[in-house]
Amino acid sequence: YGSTRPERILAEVKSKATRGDARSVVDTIDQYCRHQEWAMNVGDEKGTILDSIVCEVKPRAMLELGTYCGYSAVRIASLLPPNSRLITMEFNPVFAAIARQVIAWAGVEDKVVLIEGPSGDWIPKMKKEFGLTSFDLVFLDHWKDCYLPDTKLMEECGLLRTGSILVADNVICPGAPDYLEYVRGSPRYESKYFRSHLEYTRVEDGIEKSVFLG
Ligand SMILES: O=C(NCCCCc1cc2cnccc2s1)c1cc(-c2ccc(F)cc2)cc(O)c1O
Ligand SMILES: [Mg+2]
Repeated sequence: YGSTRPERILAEVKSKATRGDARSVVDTIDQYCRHQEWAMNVGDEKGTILDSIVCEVKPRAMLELGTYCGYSAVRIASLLPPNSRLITMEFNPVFAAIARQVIAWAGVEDKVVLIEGPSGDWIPKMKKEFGLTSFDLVFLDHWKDCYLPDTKLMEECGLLRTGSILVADNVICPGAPDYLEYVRGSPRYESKYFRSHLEYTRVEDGIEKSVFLG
C-alpha cells in the first residue's frame, strides 16, 4: 500500500489509529514497524526515555531535528504543557508531507510547527523567524554526522541557555562518536547515557542527555 514506507505508515495510521488520539497514533506506528516493516522512529523503548525527559523538563520551547513520519513529534507534543511549542525540522519534503498528516491525525498540530530544509540553513535564522530567546530542550535525530556541527552552531547562534538540555538519539547505532566525545569531554556540558536498543530490535543503542552549562 503506498509507494514509500512513510506512505504505508500513514495509511496504517489512518486505518488503525483513533483520530485525535496521539497515544493510539504512537502505538499504531510501533505495532506496524515492529511486526510489518522496520522504520527509523525513535520507537517505544527509547521513546519512554524521551517521554521521561520531556515530562521532567516541561519545555516551553523545544526543537526536534529530524521529523521523519512525525512519530516522535506526536509523542513529544502529547506531553507538552499548554502554550508550549515544538519546532520540528525535516530535510526531505516527502517525509515532511507525510509527517504533517500524521501530526494532524493525532490532533497535536496546534503544538507543532514543522519546517523543511537543512539544519545548517535554518539554525542561524530561527531566533528571528520564531521570536525565540533559546530552546529549553533539543532532540537530535537527524544526520548523525550533523549532531556535532549543529550543536556548535546552536551555541554560536545563542539558541542554548544555561540549563538547556540536548537529547540525542542513536549515539551507538548508527552512532555519533564525535558528538559523544564532545559533550562528554566538554566542561560546558553535563552528559548522561541512557542504555537502550535500536528501535524494534535487540541491537544496542542509546540516548545521550546533555545539559548545557553555559
Ligand atoms: O539516519 C537516521 N535518521 C536521520 C535521517 C536524516 C534525515 C534528516 C536530515 C536533516 C538535515 N537537516 C534538517 C533535518 C533533517 S532530517 C536514523 C537511522 C537509523 C538506522 C538506520 C539503519 C540501520 F541499520 C540502523 C539504524 C536509526 C535511527 O533512529 C535514525 O534516526
Ligand atoms: Mg533516530
